[in-house]
Amino acid sequence: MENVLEVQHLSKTFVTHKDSFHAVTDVSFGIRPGEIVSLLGPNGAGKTTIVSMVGGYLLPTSGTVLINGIDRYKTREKPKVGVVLGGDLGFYGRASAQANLLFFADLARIPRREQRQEVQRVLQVVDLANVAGKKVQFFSKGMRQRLHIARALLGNPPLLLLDEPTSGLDVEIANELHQTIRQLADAGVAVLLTSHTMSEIEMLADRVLLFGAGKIFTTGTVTEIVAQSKVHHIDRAATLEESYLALAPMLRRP
Ligand SMILES: Nc1ncnc2c1ncn2[C@@H]1O[C@H](COP(=O)(O)OP(=O)(O)OP(=O)(O)O)[C@@H](O)[C@H]1O
Repeated sequence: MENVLEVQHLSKTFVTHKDSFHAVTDVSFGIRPGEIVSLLGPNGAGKTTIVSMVGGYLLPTSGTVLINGIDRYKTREKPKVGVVLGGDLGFYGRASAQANLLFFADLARIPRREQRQEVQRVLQVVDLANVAGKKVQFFSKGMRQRLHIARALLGNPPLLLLDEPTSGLDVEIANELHQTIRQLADAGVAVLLTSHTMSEIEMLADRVLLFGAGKIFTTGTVTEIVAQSKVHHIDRAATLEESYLALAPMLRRP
């Protein structure tokens, strides 16, 4: 099946008046419909820089980002991508969840007559339909995070970018979100997920891009990454965390 996301030779160099910094260097990968691909790597490796370039917030220095075959930076057409970045901002606390999403539906250029139905649909997907009329200021952190995902789902984008979607959430709420993310992928959405939580990656990622110093160090399923790390125990399989720690020295910037 054709890739929803195709990243080809993507690079980003930040230039200041004094020097230049190669945040991302010649990165290529693809994501198929229904596939969850996880970017894993140390702080400063360049993960958010990649998500920003794919999401359309940061102009690449070179390379191509194709979304369903549309070149994000070479056409006027704006490809649909749902983005969930970390942080607590973005909603108007004194308005209801529904009112907030109607505002974003307008921004997403969803036709007026379809907006109510679309807002209702995305609230159902993230299990917030029963609190649609509640003011966002009374939402818990987990509910807010669900609302962020609902916002990203407006207009049914084929690609979802999730940058640390469960950071700061308790294990139970995080687990509920994992199930939502898996259901979205099962329905055909392609997902790019960055995370520092190994259990989350073990649970969700169909494929891992192990990332260091702005480059893809290696890629594979969790089992393949664990095998590549050569960490062995007599009585059990090594965990992703143990394998990551073994590989981590090779992921640092020189
Ligand atoms: N606007 C900018 N100007 C200069 N350098 C930048 C800019 N944005 C990011 N960088 C640098 O690029 C590198 C990659 O940053 P990025 O945020 O992509 O890393 P990350 O892998 O997402 O890290 P984390 O796990 O901490 O979120 C960092 O060293 C960062 O300091």
